[in-house]
Order: sequence, then structure tokens, then C-alpha cells
Amino acid sequence: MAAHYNASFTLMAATQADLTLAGRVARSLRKQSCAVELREQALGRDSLGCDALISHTSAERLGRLFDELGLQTAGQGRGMVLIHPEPEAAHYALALRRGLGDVIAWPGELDSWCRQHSQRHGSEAAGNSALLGQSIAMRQLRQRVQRIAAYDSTVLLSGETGTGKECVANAIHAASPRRGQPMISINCAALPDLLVESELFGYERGAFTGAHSSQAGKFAAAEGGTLFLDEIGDMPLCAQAKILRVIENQEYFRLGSTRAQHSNVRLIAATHQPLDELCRQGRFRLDLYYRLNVAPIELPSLRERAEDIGLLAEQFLRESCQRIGRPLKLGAEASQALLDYHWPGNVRELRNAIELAAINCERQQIGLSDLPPQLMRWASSRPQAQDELSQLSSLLIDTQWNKSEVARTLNWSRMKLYRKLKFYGLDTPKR
Ligand SMILES: Nc1ncnc2c1ncn2[C@@H]1O[C@H](COP(=O)(O)OP(=O)(O)OP(=O)(O)O)[C@@H](O)[C@H]1O
Repeated sequence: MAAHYNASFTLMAATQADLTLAGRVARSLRKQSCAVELREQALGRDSLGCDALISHTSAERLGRLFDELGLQTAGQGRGMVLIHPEPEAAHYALALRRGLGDVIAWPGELDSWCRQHSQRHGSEAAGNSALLGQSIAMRQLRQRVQRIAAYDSTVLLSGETGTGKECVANAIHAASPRRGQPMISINCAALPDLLVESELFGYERGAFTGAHSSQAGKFAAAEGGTLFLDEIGDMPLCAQAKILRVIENQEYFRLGSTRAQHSNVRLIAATHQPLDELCRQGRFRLDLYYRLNVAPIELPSLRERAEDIGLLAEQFLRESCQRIGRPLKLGAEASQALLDYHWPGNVRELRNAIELAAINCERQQIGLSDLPPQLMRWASSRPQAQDELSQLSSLLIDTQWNKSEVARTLNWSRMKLYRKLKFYGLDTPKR
């Protein structure tokens, strides 16, 4: 039986001739439940960004190419050379010394490489490199992830959009005893109500018009592993009842079937909406809320851990430079703007801002004008914005978030108030 590894790979074939071998490698990896992206492109700086470089190219030629590309620094790349046939592997030690990464021989060493790669991804995901940040909040978060990962309890992740809930879910799975099994994600907000149940539980042939053959759902795909239910607050009430049943009885029914399917899946749910508030509004089942909220983790917004902005920005800039193949630095003005901004879209917004700035930048240093428009606007209106923000925050506190009163006092329409709350990333506090 094929092993199952929780890993994804980007394979690069340097020439058309290498593609055949790359296709075989990809098929083997996919049999081991790995996600594989296959690219064909001539050797270049982008080779550094891939996990495996498939190449029949001779070691000498590879060496010369690396010299030309300036890739001689040991350890710079994280790529691998997969070669064929096996006995030639030794020649590629030269490529290894030139910093391309490990060299493995096809097909003999593929399985152990795959295992190592998935473990490395697992421990990275559970450790510092996937959940970056040196703030106290992030250190505590990483410790909590490690502790919770060891048990099988259901986890409820909450936090604003882009704070890293999916990263944390991956980190928990990767550090858990289930790490060798699949991790399946489903975004409950992206599915129409009618499809949620068939996606989750699967269906039998003839269960509904168009069900020409039976289909397994996400619970079956995640069997033995972890199922990540993103945006659980958007799940329709009828599907919520069925999730509750799985948690309580470890069983579910495919649509159109009366035969119960046993389920051995760890659930991790995430929400950016306060579920207790949704329960009060009758939009979320209270009993399911309690069942999910066994091990809650609240992710801090980027504003609350502003000391991590510099470190995250540097890391995202390194990644962008690698992608575009040019070294860049952050200029002082741009760095200051990043520190001052209020980041309503959190880490995702920061990552995107750096990526855009790197593309925009025509010099060696990223300036204010390379940043996305919302950051430039914020930087130019910083004094007014900060005054407005502090006035708004104190009024909200003084009136205990009585929005009508705040709008009246500021002579704003309610719509304007809501726009400002969104702009400043101010959320109604949980009671
Ligand atoms: N601590 C972190 N270190 C490094 N990257 C992070 C961190 N937190 C988030 N990111 C990055 O930010 C982006 C958004 O993260 P993620 O999708 O996990 O957020 P989310 O909270 O699940 O968002 P949403 O609620 O919108 O689904 C991703 O590119 C992720 O890699």
C-alpha cells in the first residue's frame, strides 16, 4: 500500500526531455497523497523557489549554469536534483556543493526524500518559520499550538481576516499524531447552502438530479486525519446539525444513503465572526458552539503585535526578491509607513503589500511610492487619521459602543460610521 505524506511539491523540469521523468516523479508523489505542481522552465533563478529540480543535465553543465546565475552560495537553494538513472547520482555532488540542495537518485531515494520533506514541512509548519513572529502573543500562540496538537480535541480558531487561522490549523495538524494522514480544508462560506452537505458527506448515485455516480465527501477524504472547516459561522443550520452528529456519534450519512459511515477525523474550525453573537441571533447552534469550542485559540490582529511587522515584512520581501530575481531593501520611509499603518487585512494585507511594492520598485530600495495606494494615503493623512482614530476610539469606549450616539456626536451618518469602523479595523467587542 502506498504511504501517505502530508506534503506539497513544486517540481521543475529544466528541459522538455526532463518532463517525462518529472511526470513519473509527479505520479509517484501523487500516489502518496502529495499535492504536486509541475512546471517546465529553463534553469534560472526561479529554480530556487521549487522543491525539486528534475534534470538530466550533466553535473559540469549544471555547475557552470549555477555560476552564471550566481547561485554558488551553499544552502541558498532549497531545491533538489532528481536524476535518472540511479548510478549517476554521485556526479551531482558538485551541484550539491554549489548550494542547490540535496541530490537524490530516482527512483530509489524518492520515498525517503518524500518522508523527510513532509516531516520538514510538518515541523516548519508547527514551528517558527510557518508562524512567524517574536511578539509575546506569537510566542504564546506557538506554545499553545504545540500543546493542543498533541491531543485530539476539537479546536476553534477565531480572529480577524488574514491573521493566520489557516496557518495555525496547518501547524496543529503538522505537529499532531495525525500528521501522516490527510489534512483537508473546506471553506463553508464559499459553498452554496445546497452543496455544503454533499461536499462534506458525499452522496449516492441518484441522490439528486445530476448525481450520476456516487461521490465521497470531505469527511471521507480526511479519514484518519484532520478536517479544517473554515468560516464555520457561514455554515447553514441544517449542515450544523449534521456536524454535531459527527462530533457526538463519530458517524454520518451520505446524501441518499441510510447506511451510517464511521468517521475518525479531528475537526478544526475557524471563524472571523463572533460565534456567541451568532448564537444569540439564532444563526448558529449553541450546542455545536460548545462542542467546537473545546480548545479555543484567538489569533491576535497585526495591530496588536506591531513589533512583528518588521520581521514579517523582511521575510515577505526575501520571498518576493527570490520570485522576481532581484535583491531589494526596504527604505526608511516605507518601513515607517508599514509600522504606522493599521492593517485591517492583517498579515495577508502585509504580504500582498510587500509583493506589490517589490514589483513596483524600479530602484534597489523600496520607497513610499512603491507601496499600495491605501498605505500611501494612510501615510499622507497620518496625523488627521490618528486624531480621528483616537477620538473615535474614546467615544466608543465612553458610550459603551452605542453607535447611534457616536454617529450623532461626530455628526456622521450611520453609514459613514460603519465605513470608518471598517477602515480602522475596529470591531464591536465581545461581551
Ligand atoms: N504568523 C505568520 N507568519 C507568516 N505568515 C503568516 C502568518 N500569519 C499569516 N500569514 C500569512 O498570511 C496569509 C493569510 O493567512 P491565513 O489564510 O492563514 O489567514 P486567515 O486568518 O485564515 O484568513 P481568512 O480569515 O481570511 O481565511 C497567508 O499568506 C499566510 O501565509
